[in-house]
Amino acid sequence: MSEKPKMATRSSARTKTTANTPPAPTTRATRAKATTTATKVPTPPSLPVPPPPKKAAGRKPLINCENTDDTALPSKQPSKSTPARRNGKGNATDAEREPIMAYLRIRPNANEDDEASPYLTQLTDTAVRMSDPQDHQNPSSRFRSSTVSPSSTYTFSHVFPPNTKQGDFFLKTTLPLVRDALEGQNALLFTYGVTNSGKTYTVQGGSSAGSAGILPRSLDVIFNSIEGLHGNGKYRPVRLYGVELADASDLKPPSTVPEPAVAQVLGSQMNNPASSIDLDVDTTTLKLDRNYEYTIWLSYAEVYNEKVYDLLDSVRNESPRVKPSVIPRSGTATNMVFTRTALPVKSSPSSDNSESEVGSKYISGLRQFRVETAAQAKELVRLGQLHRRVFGTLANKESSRSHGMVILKIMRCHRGEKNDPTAIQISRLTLVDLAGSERTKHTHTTGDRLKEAGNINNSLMVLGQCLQILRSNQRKIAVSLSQEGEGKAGRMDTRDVKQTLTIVPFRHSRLTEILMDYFAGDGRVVMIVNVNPYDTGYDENSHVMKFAALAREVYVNPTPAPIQRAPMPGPGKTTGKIIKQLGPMTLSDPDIAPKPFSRKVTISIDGNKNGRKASEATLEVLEVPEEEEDIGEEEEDDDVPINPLVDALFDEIEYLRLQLYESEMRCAFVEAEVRDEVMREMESRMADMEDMYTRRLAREIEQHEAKTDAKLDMLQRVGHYGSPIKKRQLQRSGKESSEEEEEDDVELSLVREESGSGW
Ligand SMILES: Nc1ncnc2c1ncn2[C@@H]1O[C@H](COP(=O)(O)OP(=O)(O)OP(=O)(O)O)[C@@H](O)[C@H]1O
Repeated sequence: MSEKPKMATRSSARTKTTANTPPAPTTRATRAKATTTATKVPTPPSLPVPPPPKKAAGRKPLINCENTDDTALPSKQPSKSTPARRNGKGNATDAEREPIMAYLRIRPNANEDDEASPYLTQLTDTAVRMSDPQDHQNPSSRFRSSTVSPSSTYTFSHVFPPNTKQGDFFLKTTLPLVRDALEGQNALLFTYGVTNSGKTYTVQGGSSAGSAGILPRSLDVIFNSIEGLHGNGKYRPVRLYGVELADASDLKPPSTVPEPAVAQVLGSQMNNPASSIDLDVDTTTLKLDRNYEYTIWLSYAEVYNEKVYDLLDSVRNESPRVKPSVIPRSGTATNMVFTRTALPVKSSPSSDNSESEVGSKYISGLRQFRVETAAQAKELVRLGQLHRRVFGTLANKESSRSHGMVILKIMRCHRGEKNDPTAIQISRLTLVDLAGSERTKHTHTTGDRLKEAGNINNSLMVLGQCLQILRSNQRKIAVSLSQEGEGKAGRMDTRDVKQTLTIVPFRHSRLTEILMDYFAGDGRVVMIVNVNPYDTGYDENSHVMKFAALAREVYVNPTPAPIQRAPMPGPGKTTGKIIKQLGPMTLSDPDIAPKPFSRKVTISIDGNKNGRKASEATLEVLEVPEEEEDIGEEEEDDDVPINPLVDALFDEIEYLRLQLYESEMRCAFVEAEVRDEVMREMESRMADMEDMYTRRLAREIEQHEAKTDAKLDMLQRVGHYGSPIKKRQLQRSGKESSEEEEEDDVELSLVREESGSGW
């Protein structure tokens, strides 16, 4: 077991922080902790860290090509059937590291009668080509407002065509992760794509038979596989890796009946979801070691506007005027106030996981329920979805603007050691349905909606930045290791290279803070890219594709989850204590207490259903920010004294970073608008010019025709005068000279016609 590296000082963190990253929503109270965390992050956990006494022992030459600086890195398919071996220090060896798997799923065309052709063509099982539809519609156009390349080829771990069945998709993408989780490995799966591309369909599924998504199927497989292997539930997981004694409340089955307030807001929508729960049961069963017992815990969280909420917490209607149980009669108006409290994200104490080298984070106060059947778990998920829909309805009727994550904790213990809490292994399977990745400009958002879209994009942008920095750090180390292996002169010591690594900005968004454990710690990561090629969002989908290409070059460490070896908390500490219940803020100083965010919407309830008149409800959502992280307990071991000047400078840095970020965002918007404006202007001028030339052409054609007619007239006349009979008559009459005069007249009239002016 490796010794935990000593915490870095604040100054070292400061020098490494990059300026071009978006600002962190950190507060004075959390900053000190965050900086110490950040210094630990850049050390890629998957690379062996040499123990101090044997200096050269940890520095091994690169034995495979996974980490080379070659951009065409081979896509290594991990062995899913065998759990990764450990190198004796809690880290996977270099050979065991693997890239993030990225799967592309192409959505079928919703409108089958629509003959629109998709702008994405599948080339092989792993490659697609995307061509800008603008270029197809107007191939001669030289003007493109977009900076995105008109045609590109992208490769994935696998491409799933539109007709892929949900069951097949699950088998190839998610089943290996479920197996990993049951064998003690952490696993993360997230869906990424623009709105309406099929992310929720992929995770949750549809309502028809056979359309269950990867989440209900994962639950089915887990419970099919642990049939007869259920643990006694004596212990429950706490924080990321800790365990504590369970109490009586954990044994009670959770209530999955939605509150009347939820029914009131959702109305008829309440009946739509989960109709497939009973219809669709995946019968796949994994063969497990029957010497182990398992208990499964489920949580459901939502990251919305950079705040984390518990979707399994009850939705509280705190309207003073209306009783929550009273459903308004048709045609009446009502007022409701929904309150929910954001949860803080805290650092996992090192005692929980002495092998972890990164400052892992967990959502403090997130409820977790012990589930014993797949149906029970699905009911809980359904409840969480209803809550998500309630707040989603209040926020945005069209699309889910939050990141939803279902966290399954699997506690595994050998039957022979089931009463030993230090022998329990906890692994996590996290399934994330990310919000749409489209940019604000295209969603015509303003005000609060803009802030919300900014936050969605901020967290996705930070996720992209984290992946980018992880990749570049991994490359730096790989290059150093390969030089070391070749014994090149003038090379940098690997430990010095580690000093130059860039801080990965996980703490710059709530989403990445929560997921950092998978990227920088351990666990297998799968990314599902959803794309709807019939949509007009070519640019957005190009960004999605680039993001996937980046993710595929990041290597993660699929090490088995550590076995909990921390001492159990003693009596009077946290043993048997109920996990913190949500409650209103109690910070006494109103100046430092975070301000609740409130927004009002008017929605129609039961609108025009069965001829009934719609009732209107004014709903106010009160989102109470989380309590600031209590630095007392965890900062006690941080021996860095807090200097007021340093603190003030940190404040200044935060402020400047915020300004920089805002101005960059503004610049990006202005640039996009200017591009659009220039293009529109150009197009309108081109249209004017086209119009002018068309008119001129028409006039010239007219003139030409007139001229030709005149010529023909003249020629006819000339022909008449020039006929042999006439000539003979003229000769006879001695009027030869007058004929010449006549021809001169014709020529003269032609010249007049040609000049078009007349005399
Ligand atoms: N593979 C598929 N087969 C059939 N229908 C699909 C498929 N993927 C998506 N759909 C349908 O497309 C619509 C939009 O899908 P979905 O809600 O999953 O998109 P989304 O990406 O989650 O959007 P948002 O970001 O707004 O939540 C839904 O009606 C869904 O049923």
